[in-house]
Amino acid sequence: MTGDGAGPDSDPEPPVVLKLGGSLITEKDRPETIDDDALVAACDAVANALADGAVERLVVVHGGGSFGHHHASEHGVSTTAGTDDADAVMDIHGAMAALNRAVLDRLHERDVPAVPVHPLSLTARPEGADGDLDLPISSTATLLGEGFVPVLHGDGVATADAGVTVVSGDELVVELAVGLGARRVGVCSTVPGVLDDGGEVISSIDSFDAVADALGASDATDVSGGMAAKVRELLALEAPAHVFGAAGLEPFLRGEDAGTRID
Ligand SMILES: Nc1ncnc2c1ncn2[C@@H]1O[C@H](COP(=O)(O)OP(=O)(O)OP(=O)(O)O)[C@@H](O)[C@H]1O
Ligand SMILES: C=C(C)CCOP(=O)(O)O
Repeated sequence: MTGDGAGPDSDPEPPVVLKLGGSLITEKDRPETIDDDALVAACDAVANALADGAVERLVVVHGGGSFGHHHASEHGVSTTAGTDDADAVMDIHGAMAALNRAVLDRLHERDVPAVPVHPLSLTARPEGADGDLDLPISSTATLLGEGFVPVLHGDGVATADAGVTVVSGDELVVELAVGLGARRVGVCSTVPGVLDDGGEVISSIDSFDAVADALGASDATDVSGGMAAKVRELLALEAPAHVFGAAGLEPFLRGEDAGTRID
């Protein structure tokens, strides 16, 4: 494959990194249940944006929803608490791989050249659960250059002195955006944006403290921190990030503002 057609003298366009939230593509309160209507609509939007050239290079990350979070919670595993039980790791990773397969299938049905990148096989926290994530970028970058759409997902991650902990899709989004020099970052969830105390969408956020009181965890089973963790992660980025709901996906992919802008 020859990538997106960029010649040797022209730099390829920086990629867009898009997270499809687990609360969007699954029914988060029902273990291992996909919200197929929502997944299909999201995959349609992605396929259309690639087909009409609104986005040239795209990395997709999806969250855990009722797949990863359910199993992680049952085994007492989170982004900070690990396990040394291989069965627990397989439950969590196996559920995420199954959800990843479903996302890939839906993208393939729309002729999107999506391929999986499984973080458990790639990432580590070499300094322990409180340490930085090591995510080698070369596999994803090379797949992108060859014209694929890499699809990563929240997963287990090898963690020094803790066994395997959880790496959230939000954390992966940030690492990918930095490592790939992303143009824009989008996080599509069930909420239309980050909501203030009155339930209204906050149009833009540039400081955690200014919105901290409104930010909570997820309403559903969630081992990675919900909206508060999301905003904290995205504020660390140089690229503009947007948090939006299903209705914001198409506008975001067209390059428009959607939901809450975080920068
Ligand atoms: N101020 C807020 N604005 C919007 N959502 C909030 C806020 N505070 C808490 N939340 C919760 O955060 C949830 C979204 O975070 P969550 O991590 O569940 O989404 P996701 O990324 O789609 O899912 P996953 O983590 O499974 O990928 C919302 O459903 C809501 O319950
Ligand atoms: C719970 C697991 C394994 C993945 C968590 O990823 P997230 O839903 O993006 O926070």
